[in-house]
Amino acid sequence: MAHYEFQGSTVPIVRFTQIGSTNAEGMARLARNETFPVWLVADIQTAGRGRRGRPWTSELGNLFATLVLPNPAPVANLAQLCFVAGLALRDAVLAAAPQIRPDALKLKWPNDLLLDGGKVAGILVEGGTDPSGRPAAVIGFGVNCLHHPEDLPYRATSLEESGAPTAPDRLLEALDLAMAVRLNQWNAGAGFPVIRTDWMRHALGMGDQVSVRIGEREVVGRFENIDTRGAMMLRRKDGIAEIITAGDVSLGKSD
Ligand SMILES: O=C(O)CCCC[C@@H]1SC[C@@H]2NC(=O)N[C@@H]21
Repeated sequence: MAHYEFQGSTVPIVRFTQIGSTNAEGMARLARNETFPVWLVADIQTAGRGRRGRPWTSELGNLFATLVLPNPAPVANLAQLCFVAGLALRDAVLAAAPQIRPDALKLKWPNDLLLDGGKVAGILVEGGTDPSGRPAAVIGFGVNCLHHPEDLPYRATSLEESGAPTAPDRLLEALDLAMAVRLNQWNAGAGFPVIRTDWMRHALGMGDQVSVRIGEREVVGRFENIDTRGAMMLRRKDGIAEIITAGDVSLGKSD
């Protein structure tokens, strides 16, 4: 059962010139039991956060936007939202920057968007339940429209660097619509098979040998599938299937 009928552009947008983190603001709103979906958008974040406690550099010119979704689906299905959000973000970038070739834009498990192999955007899904125990999600999107950090252990890029200059507001407009389409397609989890198939079609390394770093451990295997909780299924050389719920993926390593 769909918990909402989402309609892009009817979700209110709250704008901040500067804020610590739009995701932190989203979590605070949930803690206050605010019950309506809202977009929180900032020009600058002073404490932008990425996955696994990493900072997210947040300078003027990029997009920092969080969609707060009270009661989007049963708690058991919330992990699927990172695939819904990843597909929507890919759709939105293609709509806002039509000069980008679709095959240059890949999803990287669990929720990065790569353009010509460089990270152009990241998604941070937080939440779980609100103080009353109802399901809730806070979905943060950081998109490198104009700048990208240079000092990362992986290559980052921006839409500008890739020859597709795009204003953050134009991207937000496309993202609002794309999220509505993909959330309705997902239908609180009932439509996850379609989302999963589509996500895998655009995923980096699907069916290939990949390496995943999980803390100090490294697992190498064939990326075969993702499960309904969003975990990655890797087939090791010895035939054993590893189910991985968190880690950093790189391509093309062999054991
Ligand atoms: O580590 C990642 O790749 C995820 C980055 C998510 C960054 C966005 S920017 C808007 C929202 N607010 C935050 O503090 N983080 C997310």
